[in-house]
Amino acid sequence: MYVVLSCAASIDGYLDDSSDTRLLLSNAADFDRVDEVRAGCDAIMVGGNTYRRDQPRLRIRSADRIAARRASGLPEHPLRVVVSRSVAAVDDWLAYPSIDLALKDLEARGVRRLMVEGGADVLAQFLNRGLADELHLAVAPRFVGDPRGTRLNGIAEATLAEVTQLDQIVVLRYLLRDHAFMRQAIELSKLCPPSDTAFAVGAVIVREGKILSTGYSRETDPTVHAEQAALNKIGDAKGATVYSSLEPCSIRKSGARPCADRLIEAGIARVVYAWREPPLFVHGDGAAVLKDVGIEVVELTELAAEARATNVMMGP
Ligand SMILES: NC(=O)C1=CN([C@@H]2O[C@H](COP(=O)(O)OP(=O)(O)OC[C@H]3O[C@@H](n4cnc5c(N)ncnc54)[C@H](OP(=O)(O)O)[C@@H]3O)[C@@H](O)[C@H]2O)C=CC1
Ligand SMILES: Nc1c(N[C@@H]2O[C@H](COP(=O)(O)O)[C@@H](O)[C@H]2O)[nH]c(=O)[nH]c1=O
Repeated sequence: MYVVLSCAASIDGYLDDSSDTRLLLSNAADFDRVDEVRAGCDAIMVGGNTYRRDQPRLRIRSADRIAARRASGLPEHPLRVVVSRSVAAVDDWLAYPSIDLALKDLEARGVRRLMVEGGADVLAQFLNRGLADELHLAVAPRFVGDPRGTRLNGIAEATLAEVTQLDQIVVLRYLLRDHAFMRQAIELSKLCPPSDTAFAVGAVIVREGKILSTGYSRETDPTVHAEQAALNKIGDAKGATVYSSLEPCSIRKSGARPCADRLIEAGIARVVYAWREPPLFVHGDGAAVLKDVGIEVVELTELAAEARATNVMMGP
């Protein structure tokens, strides 16, 4: 499930002040942007406090977006979800006593894209546990400065992917989960025994948010590739995602089995790489080979320079 976190904050990071009235930080254009994000999701989640304090509707406002959803066979609105140990949700709301139970049941209901609209407590848990793929943060041009207000917090590293200005609001789109694992793969690439004739690559294999295995080039013998080293350590990688700092190889000078073939054989569902293979040693086309058999392939071009930097033979 792809998870998008969304909120609006003041310059000093508040989502709300301590007054009884709901603080509207977004402007009309930003609320319309949020509406569009909602329309692209299967479910929207909030925490118990937001549910109680805001009594949110979480409905799509635009008639055109509702019509477009209907035309593509979707329900008019995404599912509405609250996580709470105490709330018994009414109407068509789904209530879950834990985030894990919510994610499990929503997955079973066919939810592919979940939007989490807050509040701070729930957002922090998604951030801290590495459960989110993106954060959309709208920054409003004001300070709140209320020590009893609600502040955005959490521990996570993010990569800035997009900046949009909507009049006085700046919308920052950050990428989270893929980037955290890719950074780990890049760190692993720094462990590779040096070579002038082969790339330094790191790989991490992940299933359901948990690391199954890791590897790096030349880890166990002078010819082993990172993905291969990681795959060799586990029996079952079916359905997993492989993060590789370099595009998996589709051809090897030595005649050894290319990593793309190994990934296909292992039943890998998704491959994320940062640096497209340059035509230095061979003319590889691993991404296309993987896509051809239906594997989802994601290229994180914004981390390519970091992945390349480990490879001194490429020059500055
Ligand atoms: N500016 C913005 O974009 C947004 C602002 N807000 C504001 O944020 C404030 C609310 O934020 P905050 O106080 O942090 O609270 P949350 O909305 O994050 O809700 C926290 C509550 O969610 C439930 N909960 C949290 N984690 C779990 C878990 N793991 N399992 C089960 N239940 C869980 C609990 O509910 P319970 O107590 O019922 O058990 C907990 O008290 C409001 O003032 C709201 O207006 C909210 C969303 C967006
Ligand atoms: N205040 C605030 C947001 N608040 C979020 O919007 C929810 C209300 O949705 P609805 O009832 O459908 O309008 C509310 O519960 C909270 O999750 N969102 C934003 O993008 N910007 C804002 O300034």
